[in-house]
Amino acid sequence: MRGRICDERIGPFYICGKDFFYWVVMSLIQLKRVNKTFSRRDSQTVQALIDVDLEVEKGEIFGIVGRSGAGKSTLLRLVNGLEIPTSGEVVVNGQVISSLGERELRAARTKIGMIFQHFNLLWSRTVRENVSFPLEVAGRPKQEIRRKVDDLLERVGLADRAEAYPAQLSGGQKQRVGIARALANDPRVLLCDEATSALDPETTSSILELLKEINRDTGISLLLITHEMSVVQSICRRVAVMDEGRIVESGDVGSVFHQPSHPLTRQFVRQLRVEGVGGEDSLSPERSIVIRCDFSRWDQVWKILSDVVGNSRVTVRILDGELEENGRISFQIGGDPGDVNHLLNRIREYVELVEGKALVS
Ligand SMILES: Nc1ncnc2c1ncn2[C@@H]1O[C@H](COP(=O)(O)OP(=O)(O)OP(=O)(O)O)[C@@H](O)[C@H]1O
Repeated sequence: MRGRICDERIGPFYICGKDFFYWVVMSLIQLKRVNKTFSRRDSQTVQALIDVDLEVEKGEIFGIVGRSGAGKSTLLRLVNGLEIPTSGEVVVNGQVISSLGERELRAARTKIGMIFQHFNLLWSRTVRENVSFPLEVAGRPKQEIRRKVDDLLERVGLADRAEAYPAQLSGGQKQRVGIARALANDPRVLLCDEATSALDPETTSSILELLKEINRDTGISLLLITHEMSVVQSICRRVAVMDEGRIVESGDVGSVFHQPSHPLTRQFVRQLRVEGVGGEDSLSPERSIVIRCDFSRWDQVWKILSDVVGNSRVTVRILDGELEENGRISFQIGGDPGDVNHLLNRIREYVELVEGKALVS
C-alpha cells in the first residue's frame, strides 16, 4: 500500500519489510508537566505555570489566550530558554531547552524567532541594519547578509524602505521589520508576543495575513500569545486557554469556539468580535442581521467566516447566551452592506436568517 503526504506537518515512517506506513505527527514544541514558580522579594512565591502540557506541531499556528497574569509570557520565555522550568521539560526542535549549555542554547535560539508587541527595534540603525543584525551576530559573510536581507525585505514588503530609520515608519512597517529580523536565521518556529496588540485593526489584519503567508510558504510553526480572540480566530488552527497558570481548555479553534467547556473560554467566546473597518457601530440593529446555524453546520460556516472576515469590512459577533445546549448558534453580522451580502451569499446554504432581511439581496 502506498501513502501520500497530505499535510506537511505529517511525516511518513516506513517500516522495513512491512507493507505499510506509519503516520506520525511531528511535534516541534513540547511542554511536559511544566511548573514555574517565582520567588518575590517579599519572600512570597508565585506559581506562574502549573502542570502545563502542550504540543505544537511542525508547521502549525497555535494560539494561547488568557487574561493578564495567566502565565502566557512565562510560557513563551520557557520556550526560548529565557526562563528555566522549576520542574518538567521544555523540548524545542528535539532538544530539551532547559538542559542545554550556554553555547548550545545560543545555537538553539537562532532557530527560534521572536516578535514583540513593541517591536524591540534598534532605533539608531536603519531597517537594513536591524534585519542584518542577527546575521552579523551569527558571523555570516557580508555578501550573504546583503542578499538575505534583500530577500527578507522583499518578503515583508519593505524593499523600498531599507535605508529608513524605525522612527520614520508606521507601526505596521515597524512590525514588518521585526518579522524580517526574526526570520533572518531561518528559524523553525516564530514566537509572537502580543505582536498585533499595538496596531489598529486594519494593520493587524495585514500583519496576520503576512504571518499566514510566511507560515504557508516556509512551513514555519507559529506560537502566538494574545488576549484577542479575533487574532486566534483569524490565524490559528489550535488554541489553548490559560487561567492562573493552567491550561484550562485546548483544541481546534473551531471546536473550542463552537463548544467551549470552561467558563473562561465561554467568556472569551462571548466577547469575540471579529472587527473589520466597520467596527462597533456597524452592529447597530438597523445595519446588522442575526443568523442561526445548526452546530452540525458550524464548522463549514466557521471556515468561511475566518476566511472572509479578515479581508472585509464586516463585524461578526457571537450572541450572548445562545451558544450552548440548544443545538444552534446565533450570531450577528454587520458592516458594509456589500461585504455583508457577499458573506451571506457564501454561508446562505448553511444558515437561517432570523432578523434583518433588508441586507439580503
Ligand atoms: N520574574 C518574575 N518574578 C516574579 N513574578 C513573576 C515574574 N514573571 C512573572 N511573574 C508572575 O507570574 C504570573 C504570570 O505572569 P505572566 O507575565 O507570565 O502572565 P501573562 O499572562 O503574560 O500576563 P500579561 O498579559 O499581563 O503579560 C504573574 O502573577 C506575574 O506577576
